[in-house]
Amino acid sequence: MSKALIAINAGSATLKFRAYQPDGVQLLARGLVDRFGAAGASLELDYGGRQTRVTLAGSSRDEAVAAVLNILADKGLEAVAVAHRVVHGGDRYTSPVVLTPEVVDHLAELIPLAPLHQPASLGVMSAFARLDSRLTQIACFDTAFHCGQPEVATRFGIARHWHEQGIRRYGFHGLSYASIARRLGDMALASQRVVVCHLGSGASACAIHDGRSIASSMGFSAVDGLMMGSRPGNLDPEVVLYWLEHEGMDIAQVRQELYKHSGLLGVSGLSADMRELLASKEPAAKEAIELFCYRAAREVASLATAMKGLDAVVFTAGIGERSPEVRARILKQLSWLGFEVDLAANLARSQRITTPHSPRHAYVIATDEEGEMAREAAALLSGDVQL
Ligand SMILES: Nc1ncnc2c1ncn2[C@@H]1O[C@H](COP(=O)(O)OP(=O)(O)O)[C@@H](O)[C@H]1O
Ligand SMILES: CC(=O)OP(=O)(O)O
Ligand SMILES: [Mg+2]
Repeated sequence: MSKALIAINAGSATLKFRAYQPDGVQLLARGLVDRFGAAGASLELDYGGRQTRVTLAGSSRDEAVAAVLNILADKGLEAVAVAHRVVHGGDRYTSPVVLTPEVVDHLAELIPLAPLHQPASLGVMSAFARLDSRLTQIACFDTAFHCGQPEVATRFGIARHWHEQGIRRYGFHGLSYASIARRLGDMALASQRVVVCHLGSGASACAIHDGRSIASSMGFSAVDGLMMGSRPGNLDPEVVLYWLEHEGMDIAQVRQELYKHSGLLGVSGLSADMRELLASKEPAAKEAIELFCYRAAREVASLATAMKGLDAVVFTAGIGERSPEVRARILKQLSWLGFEVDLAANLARSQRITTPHSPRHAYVIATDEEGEMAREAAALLSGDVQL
């Protein structure tokens, strides 16, 4: 058996995983559990270019995690460490940590700030611990990349004691942004002032300069900022008070509204999935896409101000990497800033999608959240754990 480091990205409906050599660099296998934790869950694995797909008999998270470990073992890979994407590290965690019961308790305290994501990660951690108590588990944080932001970018305009209590802007999708910052370095673009648009089910944008986060569209929670699949992004807080006071909604209903019924789904009335909206002829679907692009373009210009200028825009994640239409629409709104889209390059998903003479450039770069976690975990473990 070869030893492997597993990177886990647990979402509310899917569990994505990758297996690496213990150095955290060499990719060995990648896979996905669809309908994770539900009936009819299936597991797909790509190992050496060959695909395997199995339907899971049970619907529990433990069964899904056991199936992941078993399918890797079938390929001769023995998991010795698992790195988890954890959306919220709060004030306490600014770099990856080895999981202990104390760390797990701290992460559980943050569930109210990331109700869609944190329970899924904690559930997977406990499933791994139950199945193989010898595994070293590591938490890698989406908030960590943003922790060096200038103080002004982290504050809300509320009384300062709240800030001191941790009610501040954190920013998320940090593992994705760290992987993009690394690629910008490889492309000799680190010194440019770049706004990265991570457009997936969750969506955010981040101002990156010299490999560091300067400001982010997401704040205290992953509900802020851009409009998303089923989250509204920026919302006047009086709307929430209105729902509570005049619509008789309770906190749980408000939370459902904010996390599950808004965004592309709420505006279109059809779907949270951008592919379905792009394929639809319904006026409400077109309106939802228009609002999505409009809000993203406005946020790019706002983040540019945080860097006192803008040299380039990067698109990443599901929609950013795969939808030429969404990219073109956002860049069209930003044409006044000097983005000239190269239509053929955009359709072909070239790395650069602006014309050679465009005053500013836009790029498409694949995000690599799992790769970032694997590197972070390997670096952490190389110090004190024998793999
Ligand atoms: N070819 C495509 N064109 C447009 N949108 C796409 C395409 N492929 C995937 N998407 C969209 O990407 C989004 C999911 O992005 P992803 O980064 O995988 O999200 P997450 O990891 O947060 O679940 C969905 O809205 C999906 O419709
Ligand atoms: C932070 C966040 O919104 O994550 P995701 O895009 O995976 O939902
Ligand atoms: Mg994601």
